[in-house]
Amino acid sequence: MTPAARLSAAIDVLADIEARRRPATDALKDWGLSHRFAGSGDRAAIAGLVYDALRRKASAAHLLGEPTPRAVVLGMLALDRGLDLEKIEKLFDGGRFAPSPLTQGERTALARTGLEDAPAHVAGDYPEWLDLPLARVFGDDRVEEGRALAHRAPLDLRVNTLAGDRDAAAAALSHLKPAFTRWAPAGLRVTIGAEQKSPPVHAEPAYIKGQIEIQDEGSQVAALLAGARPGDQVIDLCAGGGGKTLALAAAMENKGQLYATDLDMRRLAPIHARLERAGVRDVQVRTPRPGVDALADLAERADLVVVDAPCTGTGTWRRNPDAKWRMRPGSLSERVAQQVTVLDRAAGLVRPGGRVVYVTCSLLADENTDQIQAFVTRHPGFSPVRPADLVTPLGAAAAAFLDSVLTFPEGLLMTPRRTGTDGFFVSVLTREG
Ligand SMILES: C[S@@+](CC[C@H](N)C(=O)[O-])C[C@H]1O[C@@H](n2cnc3c(N)ncnc32)[C@H](O)[C@@H]1O
Repeated sequence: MTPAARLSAAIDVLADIEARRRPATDALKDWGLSHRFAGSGDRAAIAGLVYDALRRKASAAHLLGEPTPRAVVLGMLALDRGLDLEKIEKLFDGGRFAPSPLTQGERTALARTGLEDAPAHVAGDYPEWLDLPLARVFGDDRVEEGRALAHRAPLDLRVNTLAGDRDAAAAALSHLKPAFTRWAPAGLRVTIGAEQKSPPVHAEPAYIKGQIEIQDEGSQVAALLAGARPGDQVIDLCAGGGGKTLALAAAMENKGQLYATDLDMRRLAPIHARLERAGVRDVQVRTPRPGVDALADLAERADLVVVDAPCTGTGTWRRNPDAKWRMRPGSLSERVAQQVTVLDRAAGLVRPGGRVVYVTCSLLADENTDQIQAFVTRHPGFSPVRPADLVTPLGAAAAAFLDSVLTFPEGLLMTPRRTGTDGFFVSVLTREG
């Protein structure tokens, strides 16, 4: 397919997403099924165009003065890909399979460059109803924070230190040109260009042998800040597919006991194969059963309870740009209620002198600092660790990390703009001894 034909396809997919209010992944899959002639390179490029357009949906529509899929793609090419009017004209030439030529109105709009007159939620590319909640956390910086969340995310890998070191993994993956991550000591970062396909990491021998996992650097750091030590009794209460569990197990060097559970047994299911592949031996998976408390025997026993809480995922908008536009106030209040339930459960599992570590991939105060303030009111025996003390597991990177994150009495917040990671909030709460 020509670059122009790919643009036509991306406009069609965006129109489908809009018309049928469906997730981008579904629309892209359907497009692939009905255009079997398209190669994997074409599909990847079309997906890249669709996701980039979704990332910049509001600002692109503003630039063009209308919210149509075509306008959003045009705006994205100018704002995100930096194409000038001449280059865009060449792509939109009305040729076979190419989008129709630019109108005079589109030419005039594309000749403008800035978004000076745009309101914050448009310039920052996030839903208008989230402007106040984001202003509460970031103040005037919300536009810049939003812009950083509207960029493509890199591919981050965590080297499994139970199976080898970072130098060896980097050498095994040298064809991907990985760089060492800035904060996470076992992290590798692969930068993927706009037209590039994501590398098939799952097919890499290093992955098959359990030497690497796919995990955002922010998630790696959050697991590290939990401070799990060899010999500890640790509960991963919201283990899901086990991303944090694996990182905690590596920190514990296969010594001690890690219990992994989740409300949803289907989410937990992949953990078994992942643990085996990574060579993790100290994890007991407690599969939930209706009407049975899978952790009843562990009341007040854990040194550390990790709550990787269900949340709105506002910190992961780089990776899920269509979720950004689908998010509704109702989903925020639903998540907040779930967080209360899971935090209260964690409080009953930690021993005197132990810790609860609360993590979200959300940027919103309702799910982060407010949630911790409310927890401490309900459980006065717990107090949050100061951010300056919380960062010590990062060793030499701790001071610079502390300078980069947003800090609160209740914890710290990573964001793409500040730390180059997904957005993660981390709070460590110690229980009185
Ligand atoms: C952010 S995800 C966990 C991701 C996982 N820790 C990882 O690193 O891959 C949140 C998880 O919390 C689970 N969850 C929601 N409510 C819960 C509850 N009351 N108790 C335990 N898990 C819960 C969800 O099923 C979901 O898997």
